[in-house]
Amino acid sequence: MLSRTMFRCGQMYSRVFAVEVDLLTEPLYFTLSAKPHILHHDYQRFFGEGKLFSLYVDSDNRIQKAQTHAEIKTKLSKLERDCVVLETCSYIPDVKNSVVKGFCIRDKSTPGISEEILKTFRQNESVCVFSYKLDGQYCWQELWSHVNQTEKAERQYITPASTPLYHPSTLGIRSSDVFYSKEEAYMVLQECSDILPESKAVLQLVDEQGESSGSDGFPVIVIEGLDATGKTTLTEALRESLNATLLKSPPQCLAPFRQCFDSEPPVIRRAFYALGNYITAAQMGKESLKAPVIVDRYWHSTAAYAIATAVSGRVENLPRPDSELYQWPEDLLRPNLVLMLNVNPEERMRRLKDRGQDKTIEENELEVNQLFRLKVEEAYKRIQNPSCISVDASPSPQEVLQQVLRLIRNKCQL
Ligand SMILES: Nc1ncnc2c1ncn2[C@@H]1O[C@H](COP(=O)(O)OP(=O)(O)OP(=O)(O)O)[C@@H](O)[C@H]1O
Ligand SMILES: Nc1ccn([C@@H]2O[C@H](COP(=O)(O)O)[C@@H](O)[C@H]2O)c(=O)n1
Repeated sequence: MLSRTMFRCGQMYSRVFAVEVDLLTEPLYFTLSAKPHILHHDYQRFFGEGKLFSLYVDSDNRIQKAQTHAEIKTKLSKLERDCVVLETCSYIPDVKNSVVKGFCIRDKSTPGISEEILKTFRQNESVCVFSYKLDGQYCWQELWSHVNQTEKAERQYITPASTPLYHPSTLGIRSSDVFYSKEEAYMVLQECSDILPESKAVLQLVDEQGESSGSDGFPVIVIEGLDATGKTTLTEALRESLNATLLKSPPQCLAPFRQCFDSEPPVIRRAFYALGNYITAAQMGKESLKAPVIVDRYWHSTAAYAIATAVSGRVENLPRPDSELYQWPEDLLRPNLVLMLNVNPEERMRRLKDRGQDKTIEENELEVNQLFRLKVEEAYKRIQNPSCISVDASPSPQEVLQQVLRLIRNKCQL
């Protein structure tokens, strides 16, 4: 978890390393020092079990870094038999965007099966692999990749660090998982246009839509909620009842590219959805001059899913409710009303089963991972300006529609 870049910058001793040992507990935090440090029992146990390696990608090119990280993740997911792969990160306390994500592998197999995979990363200069040795009460880390016979790996001693005020995964969200301006998201797709030709086509569609004009016309109402909470059913009914225009984010013109971007690493995937909101915003501006506009998903979906995925572990690890990360982007058209449909998990599962369509990886996550669902729901509630109003979507479609029509008439004078 320590790179040549970090060596050059003299940053290695100011970094804190966090290993997500178990999703329900605090990560294990440590720093590195030149001098040996006596470790207490928890740390000795962690570093002493089986062979331990850590690795991460060291590159100034964020696209290459994200793609290599994703490739490593895929390869490591194939490790079975006596191998455990844990998520790690390192960061400089209180320094935003200092987070570097990586992995830690504990291998109890003989002969060590993980080493075969780790050796394949040796060809890639940007992948740094470290190994750990426990000697009595001391433990040190040394570079494992790119060390030849004559070179002697330098040791850095493991030194416990205290728990930070904010969970480290919250430090790297801005401009990597959530984009707070069109320009930030646009730049990501520009940076990957050589390796991902679909980016050029998406950018062209963004350019063609132009800027969204502020809407002084009819109200714009966004319907949000997890999958299968009834958004499609309700938005179509609202279109009929209010004689409204129905829009979606991502917009229809991005549908041919969605599958491609869904299989890209988070930074690229999130930039795609962020740009989708700007295209929809431009359509909202135009359409709201003619009729009320109903929108199926918008910024709340983009930010809530992204934050919940980026933050590991428990709901308590989410950015605090007053965090700037929940603020609406200044340059994105604000709707007049955002309603969030809520149904209990059992009813949602029943609706999902009845529908039986293909699901995205994230939708599958929602089903299997209760922690993830709780984080998405909580992040939705924390987003500000505008925040969303919760609607109980468990009654019949007709009752939900009537409830929502009352709310719209109340709040938007329609
Ligand atoms: N109020 C309701 N009561 C019972 N079933 C409902 C209700 N609303 C929708 N459904 C059913 O639940 C399933 C999911 O509904 P729908 O497709 O509208 O959800 P969605 O939120 O748009 O999902 P997604 O985001 O995954 O597209 C459908 O089979 C639909 O007929
Ligand atoms: N404005 C949006 C809309 C969607 N997403 C992402 O898509 C997934 C859910 O969309 P469905 O159309 O399949 O319901 C979800 O994983 C979101 O991450 C988004 O980011 N922004």
